[in-house]
Amino acid sequence: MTDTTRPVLSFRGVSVSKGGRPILRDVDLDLGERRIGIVGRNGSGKSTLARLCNGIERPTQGTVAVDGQSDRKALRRAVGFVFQNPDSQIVYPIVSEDLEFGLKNLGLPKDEIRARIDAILARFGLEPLRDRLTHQLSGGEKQMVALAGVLVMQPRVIVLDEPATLLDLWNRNRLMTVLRELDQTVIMVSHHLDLLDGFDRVLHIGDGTLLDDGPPERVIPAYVARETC
Ligand SMILES: Nc1ncnc2c1ncn2[C@@H]1O[C@H](COP(=O)(O)OP(=O)(O)OP(=O)(O)O)[C@@H](O)[C@H]1O
Repeated sequence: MTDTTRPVLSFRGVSVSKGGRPILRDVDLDLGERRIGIVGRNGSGKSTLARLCNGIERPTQGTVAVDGQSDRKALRRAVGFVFQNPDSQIVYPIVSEDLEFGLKNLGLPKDEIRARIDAILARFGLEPLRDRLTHQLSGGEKQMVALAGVLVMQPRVIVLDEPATLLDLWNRNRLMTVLRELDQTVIMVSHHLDLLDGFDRVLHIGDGTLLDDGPPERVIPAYVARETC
């Protein structure tokens, strides 16, 4: 059920074409639940749908809006995006500098920046990485730092595109615990269906459209059955 205090991401008549090929066709959606998963085959358009949520990707036709605001700035402010590949996200050579970057852009006072970074590093057990060179981090460490870099901005919605691909079991469990505890709306693309346990809603994307949309208890078994030869 949609919570009226939650931001609602609305897609109206959204189509995306790439290289002359339709990727998404005339999608209408209202996303207002706390936990939303996106599943579908490779190349089905899941990342495209996810990227539309925060304006990294723009529709070829139609509009994407958060609480009625469709300008890119509003989308970027409200919706944080965690990339599948953390190298797409980590910009600065030192972990702490990377975490500071967006907060400085927001014009926050120094002590608040420090407090937010301390809190996020503690929450993930990432304090030992604070002064490390980002290019020397392991893939999983980078993935955790990239997620921390988004959470530290305290966006109202967090979109994650396959966030656990590089993580070991320990960090994967830690990621899931942190995500479970977040108050924010979480929208997650995942091929790992177990990560969607307890979600409120799952979208199955295929053939450029929504093939299914509903509670995971129904959508996931139907998806698995459909994809099993
Ligand atoms: N610039 C581009 N030009 C042409 N086609 C593109 C371009 N960018 C992406 N595509 C195609 O768009 C389709 C959808 O890509 P998208 O990354 O959204 O899929 P996905 O469902 O996230 O896939 P995966 O599960 O493999 O990550 C793919 O077939 C991809 O090859």
